[in-house]
Amino acid sequence: MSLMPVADALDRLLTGVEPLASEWVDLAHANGRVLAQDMAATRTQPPFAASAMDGYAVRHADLQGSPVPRLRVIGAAPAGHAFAGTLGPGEALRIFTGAPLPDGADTIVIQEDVTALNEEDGDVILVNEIPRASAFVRPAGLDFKQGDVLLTAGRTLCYRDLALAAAMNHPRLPVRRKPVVAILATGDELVRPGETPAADQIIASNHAGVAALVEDCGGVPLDLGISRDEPMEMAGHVARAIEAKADILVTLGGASVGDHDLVQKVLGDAGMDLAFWRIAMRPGKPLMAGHLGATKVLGLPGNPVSSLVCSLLFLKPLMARLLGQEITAGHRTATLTAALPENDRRQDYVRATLETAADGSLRVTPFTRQDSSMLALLAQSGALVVRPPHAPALDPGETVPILVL
Ligand SMILES: Nc1nc2c(c(=O)[nH]1)N[C@H]1C(S)=C(S)[C@@H](COP(=O)(O)OP(=O)(O)OC[C@H]3O[C@@H](n4cnc5c(N)ncnc54)[C@H](O)[C@@H]3O)O[C@H]1N2
Ligand code: MOO
Repeated sequence: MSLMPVADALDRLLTGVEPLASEWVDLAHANGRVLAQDMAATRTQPPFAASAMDGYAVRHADLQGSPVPRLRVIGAAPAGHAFAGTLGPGEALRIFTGAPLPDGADTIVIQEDVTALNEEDGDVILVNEIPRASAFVRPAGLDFKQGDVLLTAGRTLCYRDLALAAAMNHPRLPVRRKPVVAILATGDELVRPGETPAADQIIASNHAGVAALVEDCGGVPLDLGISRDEPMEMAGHVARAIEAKADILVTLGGASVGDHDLVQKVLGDAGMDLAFWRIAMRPGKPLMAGHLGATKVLGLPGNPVSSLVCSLLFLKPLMARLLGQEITAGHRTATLTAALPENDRRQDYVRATLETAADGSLRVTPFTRQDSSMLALLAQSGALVVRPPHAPALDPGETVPILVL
């Protein structure tokens, strides 16, 4: 039986997949969304030279020549209230953080460094500490200038980006529509979490994990529940995914060769074009992909670790492509702390704990048992050690490629 290499399968999965349409959303609804266009600043920030401190705007030239210069205070400028006049020789302006520097001034003296006096003919200050020229002045455009492209398409917007977008005066942003990912578990042995399984049943776990990953990737999971291993029932669930215009239909289980592994047949009868089935990887060999009209189909293996590792390696990049994001494999390297045997023809993703050594380097320790049903070990894993097909046996201390989980 020929198995497709992982890289070829991913290539085939992503070929021809275009980003989803974009929509404009208010900043209040943009957190975690993926930006669909580059965004340029509509204004310069700050738009004027501004004081960075509460104090006095002065002319630096006036501070030369005397150990304690004395200046006449000619007015005040709180933030939002520019002073209309011009500062002349020997003059200072009371100023507050964020207010525009008046014409003629070039330096701020903080109020802690002056003695303020109310004299009969007006307020004066004695400058006790002479600042350097331009001290505490924020020049216009210090933060950014009009036209600067500060947020680029494909970026997942976070709180910092939203503050920046607001400062750029964008009340709304163009973001990609969220991919809708329908998730259908299959198997007579499955019941939902919280239900009481019969003696020969187990709890369906894959759904919860895949749905969370879909959300992490910026999509909306659509829960199609559990289908019995019965073609008519399964076909009904598949039809619901199509009706819901799901961008992706993920099926869980029933992908292998057993008599009750019906998924491919049901999808085929529904009109699916099969892109590939069976990959040279472990876990995840029976992975299947295709499309049903506009809906991409990913048939994930039922074994819980297989379904999650396949989600990471295939569903995540597929969603990134739909969201117009760059796809990065994200491989790093780490030092093995234990030996690994020679690999066979399947690319192996070996569950391992991950530690950072004192010198900052990463160290991985593979678990001895790698059964693809073991969710507890997956949860304890910090990384997957990537073992290419036919990789030679390795000794402790050798360097391996890893995917950090
Ligand atoms: N003769 C062969 N048998 C198997 C092969 C093979 O090549 N030849 N491949 C094995 C591999 S590798 C995997 S992986 C599994 C995957 O099989 P299926 O995708 O058909 O999955 P099922 O048979 O439906 O289930 C396998 C296993 O996982 C449990 N399961 C299923 N769905 C869920 C769920 N939503 N939550 C939790 N657990 C789930 C199910 O109860 C089974 O224990 O096939 C091997 N067999
Ligand atoms: O390849 Mo199956 O995915 O482990 O156990």
